[in-house]
Formats: sequence, C-alpha cells, structure tokens
Amino acid sequence: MNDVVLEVADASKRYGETQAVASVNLALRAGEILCLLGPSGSGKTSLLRLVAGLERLDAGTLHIGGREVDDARRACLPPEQRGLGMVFQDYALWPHLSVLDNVGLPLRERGDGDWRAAARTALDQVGLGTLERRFPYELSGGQQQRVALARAIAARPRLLLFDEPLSNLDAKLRDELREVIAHTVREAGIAALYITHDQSEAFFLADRLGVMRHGTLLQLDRPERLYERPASPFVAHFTGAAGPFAVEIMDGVLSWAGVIAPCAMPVPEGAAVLYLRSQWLRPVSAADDTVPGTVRVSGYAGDGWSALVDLPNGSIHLRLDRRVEAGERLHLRVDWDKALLYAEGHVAAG
Ligand SMILES: Nc1ncnc2c1ncn2[C@@H]1O[C@H](COP(=O)(O)OP(=O)(O)OP(=O)(O)O)[C@@H](O)[C@H]1O
Repeated sequence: MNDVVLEVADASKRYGETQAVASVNLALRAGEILCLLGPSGSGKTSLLRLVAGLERLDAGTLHIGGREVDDARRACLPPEQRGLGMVFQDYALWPHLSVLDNVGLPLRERGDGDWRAAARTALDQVGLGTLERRFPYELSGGQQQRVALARAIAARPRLLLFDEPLSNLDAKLRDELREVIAHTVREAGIAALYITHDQSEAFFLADRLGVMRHGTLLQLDRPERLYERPASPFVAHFTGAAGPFAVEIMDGVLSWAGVIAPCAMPVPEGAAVLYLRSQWLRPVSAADDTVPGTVRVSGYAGDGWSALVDLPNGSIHLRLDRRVEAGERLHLRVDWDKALLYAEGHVAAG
C-alpha cells in the first residue's frame, strides 16, 4: 500500500546474550498512531532506536516513506536523513533559547527561510501560541513537553517517534497532553510510533496497539480487539484482565469451582484458564447462576466503591455502586460471552 510510512520486516537486534528485538514485523500508515506496550525490558525502546537509526539491525529491513533506511546486509541511512521527529521523556530543550527559537532552530539549520511562521503555526497547534518569548525555565513540565512536540511537528516529519513522553508528568497533565498529542498528530497526518508503560495512555492514543514481550510482538491489533480478544494469557493479564482462574472444560461447558457456564471461546477440553475484566461481573441479589465473591477490602472511589473481591481460586478488583464491607459475600453474575479462556498450556507460552 502506498501510504505506508514505516515498514519493519523481520527486524532483530541482539545485545550480547539478550535478544532485545526478535523478528518484529509491522507497517505504519500516514496519520496512524501505533502504540507499543510491554513490560520493562521487552524491547520497546530497542525497536524505536532501530527505527530512529540510533542502532543497526542484526537482521531484517526497515523502510521509511518507501526508502530503505536499514538492511542488516547493507549501509544504513543516518538518523538525520530519515525524515523523522522524536519526542522523549526528557524534553531536551535548549535552555538558552526562547520557545520560538527552540521550535525554529531545526528549521533554521536546514535553511528554511520562513522558519518563524512554521514555528508559530506549530506552537499554535499545541496551544502555546502566546508563550513564544518565554525561556524553558519559565515553563511548567507540561508546557515544556508541548514545546518539544511543537519542535517535532514543525519540521513536518513523515514519522514521529515517541518514547514515554508523558512519564515525567502528573496524572492530570498526562491526560491533557495525550489529547494534545492525538489531535496534533492526526491533524498533521503524521505517522506515529509511540511507546509507553501506561495502559490507559496506549488504549486512548492507539489506532493500533501492540504488546511486546522478550523482544517479540505478541499481538498487534485495534485497541478494542486487543481488549476484547487478547491472543494470549500474557496479553490478557498485561491489559488488565484478572486471572488466571483455573477452570475445567468438559463437553463444551466450563466448570469453575462448582460454577457451571457456557464456554464462548473455542478451547480444547480439559484444564483451562479463565481471565475476566471487572466490568463483566455485576452483583445481583439471587444466588442462581452466579459466582460467589467475598470482599477482602474496599474504599470510596468517587463514582462508586472500589473493592478487592476474592473469587474461587483468585481475586478481582471491582467497581461497585454501593458501599461494601470487608467479609461481605456477593453473588456475581458474569457476562460469559466475553469471558477469556485459554488452554492451560498457553500460560507458559505467553
Ligand atoms: N545498549 C544495550 N546494551 C546491552 N543491553 C541492552 C542495551 N539496550 C537494551 N538492552 C537490553 O535489551 C532488552 C530490551 O531493552 P529495552 O530498553 O528495549 O526494553 P524496554 O521495553 O524499552 O524497557 P523499558 O520499558 O524499561 O524502557 C533489555 O534486556 C535490556 O537490558
């Protein structure tokens, strides 16, 4: 497809004994935000550094805008010639330059005569149009990160790389800035590869979302799909599902510590594991067709009560609309159509 901006094919990178990136394949289109989520050490930053040109591939190829930028067997294009912008956790602003000069400097350096106008447009896009004369030390962390974003988009890159850009900011600012990033990147039609530890940030921003583990891209899907049908127990767990709960599948029926339920996912007969998301369970008054739960601890959560509830062989965090006390017994109706089931052997395989 001709609007593919980034194509990563069989990309691998090893550091000594560590396989940091293992045969990763992905394609990223113009205007698309692709988020990579994964635990520490799963290879997210290594993949980003390969795309940026800060590291060389051991195997595979990278194309940006249809042009080969790295092939393990040939010469590689340096970062500054790859037509990309980067936004990192530390804002990396020049302390002695004003906001306008910070955003405009890369444009001046490449001989862009109209750099002021381009820098002002970018500052307007991130909502900082009125602060162009300030210096970085006169800005909050959130404002500094907006300047870094403006600097990255002002150069009109084809591809933007984000490495945990919001992790130094407090929760409220993170929410605000992720909206600025989503709006700005989509409006500018730039392709973005965005790595984060933060699930809600990844789900919010991503057109497609990938989960990495041990250098491998386990699943790459639309966020809704990844949430509703994680391909493995690891992806289910890493995207916040509770489990594993040990269950048994027999004659197409699920049996969980005495609870019998229909089995919605195609899973082989025998021992299996169940994962549940909290909104798929709801307390009801009658005990029929319900799962027993016992409140271990609870607290007020603004729009309801948050409770850690013990279930047969495991526990789950639930949001409830009334106060519950420790020790209280609940009858929980489960939305079995949504329940996630995997053959038991799947757990170790990730
Ligand atoms: N320059 C390096 N030299 C040796 N090992 C490295 C180097 N860079 C990364 N690694 C190793 O490669 C693996 C992947 O690291 P990477 O930084 O890509 O993970 P990550 O998913 O980005 O983690 P984090 O979320 O903590 O940033 C880790 O085991 C790490 O220790």
